[in-house]
Amino acid sequence: MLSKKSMEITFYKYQGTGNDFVMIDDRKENFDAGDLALVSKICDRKFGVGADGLILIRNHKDYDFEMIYFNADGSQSMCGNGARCAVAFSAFLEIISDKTQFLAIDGPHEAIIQDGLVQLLMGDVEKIEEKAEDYFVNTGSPHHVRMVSKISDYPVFDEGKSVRYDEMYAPAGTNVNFVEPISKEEIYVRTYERGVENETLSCGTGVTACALVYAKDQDKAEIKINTLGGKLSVRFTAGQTGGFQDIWLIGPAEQVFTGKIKI
Ligand SMILES: N[C@H](CCC[C@H](N)C(=O)O)C(=O)O
Repeated sequence: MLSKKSMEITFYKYQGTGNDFVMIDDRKENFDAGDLALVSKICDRKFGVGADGLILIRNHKDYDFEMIYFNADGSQSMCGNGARCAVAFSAFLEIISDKTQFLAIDGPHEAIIQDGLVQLLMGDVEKIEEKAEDYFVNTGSPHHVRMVSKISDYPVFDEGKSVRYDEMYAPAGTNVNFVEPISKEEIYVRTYERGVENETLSCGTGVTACALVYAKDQDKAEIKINTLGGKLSVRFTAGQTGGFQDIWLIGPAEQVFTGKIKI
């Protein structure tokens, strides 16, 4: 990493069903991954580029690449939509073609680019916990899941923030998802995202959690998910001991624009 003198670097803006990210090819490791104030400034929608998160792509000796994800507030977690965008960005950079094994904060992932969509293999899920009338499941990031009706009128920000800061999740907190069934194999999901501290247009690890909760009693399932930002699907196989494997998060990832930032 160069000394702390300011330099200009190129960034690429990607969105995956409206969850948006500043992507940086940081294989030369010029970006100070410890400078969380810089991450927050870049993600600020008034004083920076504006994004739900920032992703560094770096080399890794054992994988095609490593993705380092930051929420807009500089905190780190696994990001499903961000990972799908990282795969599309790595193909754009010609690091990969249409298949990859890469490393994220929650471990290795496989991904495939097919028919214009990115299919991301998520980590196995051990269990779904019941939380009073709701559920909790970790899909690489923590997710509280609540079934609701009339989701379009639901107070997602207020209810989401209240659960996100509830003492039962202190100190790390959780993401909070609200689900309305559309049919046996389709749901509508809205999400309050930890680290963005607002509703986002979609959340990949969140819709994965919601799909597992919604279809947990089926052996195999493919659940279609509508979000404010677009359509995703999740395929999975239920294990023998209440867990889930072969969990695939499938959806689009689009490069929106490119620019330069001073770091
Ligand atoms: N805000 C999440 C990480 C990003 C999740 C979301 N953007 C996704 O697509 O999975 C958290 O702090 O756990």
